[in-house]
Amino acid sequence: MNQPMILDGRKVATSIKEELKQTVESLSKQGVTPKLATILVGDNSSSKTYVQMKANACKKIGMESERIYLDEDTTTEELLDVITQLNEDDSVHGILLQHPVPAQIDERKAFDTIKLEKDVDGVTSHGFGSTAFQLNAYPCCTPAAIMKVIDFYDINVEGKHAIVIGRSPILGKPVSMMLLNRNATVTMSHSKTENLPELIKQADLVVAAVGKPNFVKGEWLKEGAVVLDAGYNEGNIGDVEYEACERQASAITPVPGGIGPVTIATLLQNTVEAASESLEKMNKINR
Ligand SMILES: NC(=O)C1=CN([C@@H]2O[C@H](COP(=O)(O)OP(=O)(O)OC[C@H]3O[C@@H](n4cnc5c(N)ncnc54)[C@H](OP(=O)(O)O)[C@@H]3O)[C@@H](O)[C@H]2O)C=CC1
Ligand SMILES: Nc1nc(=O)c2c([nH]1)NC[C@@H]1CN(c3ccc(C(=O)N[C@@H](CCC(=O)O)C(=O)O)cc3)C=[N+]21
Repeated sequence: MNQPMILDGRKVATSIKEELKQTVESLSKQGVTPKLATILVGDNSSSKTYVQMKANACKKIGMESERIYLDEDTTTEELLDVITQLNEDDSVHGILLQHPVPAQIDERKAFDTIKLEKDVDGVTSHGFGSTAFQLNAYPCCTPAAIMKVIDFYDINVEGKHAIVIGRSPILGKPVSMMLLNRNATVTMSHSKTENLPELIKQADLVVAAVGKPNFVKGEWLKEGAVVLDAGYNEGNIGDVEYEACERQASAITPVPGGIGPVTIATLLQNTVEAASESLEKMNKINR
C-alpha cells in the first residue's frame, strides 16, 4: 500500500511558536505586549470556536487578545465604527475580522477599513496587492501557512501544476498568487468550473479550499500528487476524502493537525511583527 508523507502542521506550528515566545517576552520587557483583536459578526458556533482558539494561542505565548462579538444584524456602518476604534487604539497591534460575515455587510469595505499596519491577516486590498506583487505586507494567514508547510517539507513547486479549489479572498485567491510567485503553473477553480475532476487529475499539487466536507475524491487525484487540505468543516472534517486520497498521494496534510495550527502560528507571528514595528516607530519619535 502507498504510504504518503504526512505533513504534520503541529510540528511546523510548534517550531514557529517556540521562537515567538522569546520575542514576545523581550517586547513585553520593553513595555509593548503584542495584542490581537478579533471581531466576529453573528453567532456561527464554529466561528466562535476559531476565535476562541486564536485567543488561547495568544495567551500561551504571552500575548494579549481582545474578542469582539457583534450581533448577526450588525450593519456595515456599525462594523466600520468598531474597526476604526481598533485602528486608533495604540494597544492593539493586529485586527482580524472573521470571514465570512453576514450577507448585509459589505465585507470588502470592512476588510479595507483595517489599517495596513494592523492587517495581520492580510485581507485588505492593499495587503493582497502587495502580496501578489511580492511587496512588503503581512501575508494572508492560511495561504501563508500552506506555503510554510510546503517549505518545511521541502516540496518543490517550481514548474509544477498546482490546482487551487476555491477563490475566497482569504484563501483560494491569495494562495494562487503565492504559488504563482513560486513559479508554479496555477489553475484557479471555483463553483462554476466545469470538469473539475479532470483538471485535478492533471495537477501535481492540489490545494483544497472549498468548505465542503470530503469534497475531493481519491480517484480524482493523479498518482503521487501532493495534497494540501485547508478545509475545516463542522466536526473537524477537511475538504478531501482523507483515506482515499492518502492512497493516491505522495504527501498529504491531515485534518486536524495540518494547515489549521500553522494558520494560527502565522497569525501570531504577524501580530508580533506588527508590535515590533510599532515599538520601533515609538522609539524613533522619542529619540
Ligand atoms: N485552516 C484554516 O486556517 C482555514 C480554513 N478555512 C476552511 O477552508 C474552507 C474554505 O474556506 P473559505 O475560503 O473561507 O470559504 P468560502 O465559502 O468563502 O469559499 C469557498 C470557495 O469554494 C468554491 N466552491 C464552492 N463549491 C465548489 C465546487 N463545487 N467546486 C469548486 N469550487 C467550489 C466557491 O466558489 P465561488 O467563488 O464560485 O462561490 C468559493 O470560491 C472552509 O472549510 C473553511 O473552514 C478557511 C480559512 C482558514
Ligand atoms: N479572516 C479570517 N481569517 C482566518 O484565518 C479564518 C477566518 N477568517 N474564518 C474562519 C477560518 C477558519 N480558520 C481556522 C484556523 C485554525 C484552525 C485550527 O487550528 N484547527 C485545528 C483544530 C484544533 C481543534 O479543533 O482543537 C487543526 O486543524 O488541527 C481551524 C480553522 C481560520 N479562519
